[in-house]
Amino acid sequence: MTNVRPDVTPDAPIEEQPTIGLIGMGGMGIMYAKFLSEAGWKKIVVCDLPSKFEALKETYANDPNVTVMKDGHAVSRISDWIMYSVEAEYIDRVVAEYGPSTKIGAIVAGQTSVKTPEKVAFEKHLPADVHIVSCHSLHGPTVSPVGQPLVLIKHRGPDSALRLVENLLRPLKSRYVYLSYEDHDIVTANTQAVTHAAFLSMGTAWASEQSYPWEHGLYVKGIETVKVNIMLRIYSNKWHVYAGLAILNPSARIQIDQFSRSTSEIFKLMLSGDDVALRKRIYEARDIVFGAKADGQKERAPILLSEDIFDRFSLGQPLSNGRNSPPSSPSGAPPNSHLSLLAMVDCWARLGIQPFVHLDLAATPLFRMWIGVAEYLFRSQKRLDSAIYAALYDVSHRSDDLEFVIAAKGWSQCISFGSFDLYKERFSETADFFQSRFDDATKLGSAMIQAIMDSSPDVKPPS
Ligand SMILES: NC(=O)C1=CN([C@@H]2O[C@H](COP(=O)(O)OP(=O)(O)OC[C@H]3O[C@@H](n4cnc5c(N)ncnc54)[C@H](OP(=O)(O)O)[C@@H]3O)[C@@H](O)[C@H]2O)C=CC1
Ligand SMILES: O=C(O)C(=O)Cc1ccc(O)cc1
Repeated sequence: MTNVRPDVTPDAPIEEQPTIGLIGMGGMGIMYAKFLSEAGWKKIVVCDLPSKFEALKETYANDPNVTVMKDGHAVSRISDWIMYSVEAEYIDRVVAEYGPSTKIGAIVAGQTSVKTPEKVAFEKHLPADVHIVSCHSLHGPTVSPVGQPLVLIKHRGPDSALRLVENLLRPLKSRYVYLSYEDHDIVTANTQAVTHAAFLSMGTAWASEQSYPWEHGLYVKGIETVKVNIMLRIYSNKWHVYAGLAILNPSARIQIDQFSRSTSEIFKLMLSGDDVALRKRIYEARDIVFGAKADGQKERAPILLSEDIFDRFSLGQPLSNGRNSPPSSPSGAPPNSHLSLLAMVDCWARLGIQPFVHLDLAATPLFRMWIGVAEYLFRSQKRLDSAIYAALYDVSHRSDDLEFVIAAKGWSQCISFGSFDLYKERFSETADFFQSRFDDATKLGSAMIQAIMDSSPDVKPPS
């Protein structure tokens, strides 16, 4: 073990402080450097690809706590704790290159969103005399880490190594969640795989229609706002983040495939106008997912009390003249089948996934919001029946729904092929269509996430 005291704090004299190494200075590496430096850790050494050395040096020219190194060898040789924050697709190659330079007794972590390949890479390429205590912040780099779950995985090493990591990362003020490598991938598949598939499919569907629907008075109120803002948020993030966790997490693939099946099957029931079968299927899914409480689960307050909270974060304006809309619709927009939500809950039910079990453990902000929206729809008989009625008898959203079915199938097939290039092409084509709307959406999306966090009694920073 490194000779740094596990209970060291940022106000310790510099010679007693650990050297913190960050390999990969993209969104997540930058966020960690910022919080750790601001807290007073004084020996932070960072690198990205050697080609970015000069630019990175300029970025940190005024931060005395951060030293930029040429490559991962230079970082690994001197650091007591090292975090690889690179693309999951490249983790094997990068650890193979720099891993052998790791200082004796150091602790190594990865920030990758999918841990199966990270574990293999660490076991294969790290020297036997270094420890493995990995991590994963369950939020993107533009969300405040305060109060968010931060997974810690003590895979190889003594308890004191875990204690040191807890102390190093304390400035993030995140909530530690202790998991094994294996449980991490199961839990994150359950929370992220279908959530992302739903939003990716919405984006592809709208891009296929060459439409920004919120600019035409649609998807501008309540839970419809969530669909637009989160879709834009996902497409403005790095494609490889979603590709990695969908393609390399074995549980994720199964779920994305079922999501696409659920979408198609529900859509066929809609087309055939089979009221009895559709209602039976949706009610059964509701009862499985939202009905019985799992063993030991407490009675929970709903995540979302009212959807009005979202109106402040709308990117568009409701129609004022009620064009294409029934008089009963408060937003002036036609009622929606909410096919994405019906399919998500149906998918969870068919796979026996209990999403609420993961909520308090390891929910990302997007998952928390999206499951909150699903709960809001499914726990109200009136709202659910109105979605089923719209699905069967109101054709205003049919063309959107058709595009959604095709998009969900396309994403599922793409992920099953396991091709990062294909994923990148699909993702980038849609992202290009929405590019001009990202700036506004990022600001509104972050504010919307913060508002939901602030209104959630169970999401508070640790004391
Ligand atoms: N963004 C998010 O929302 C979250 C991401 N994560 C995970 O964190 C990791 C990093 O994600 P994020 O920061 O968003 O991605 P970025 O693409 O922003 O950052 C990754 C950085 O690592 C660099 N890199 C690649 N190879 C090397 C190398 N050999 N040596 C040094 N640097 C290298 C990349 O360079 P280049 O671009 O040139 O390849 C890039 O600058 C991923 O595994 C992701 O899944 C975890 C939580 C949230
Ligand atoms: O909240 C989400 O699902 C996001 O999209 C942000 C995100 C992406 C990757 C992660 O590993 C963790 C969080």
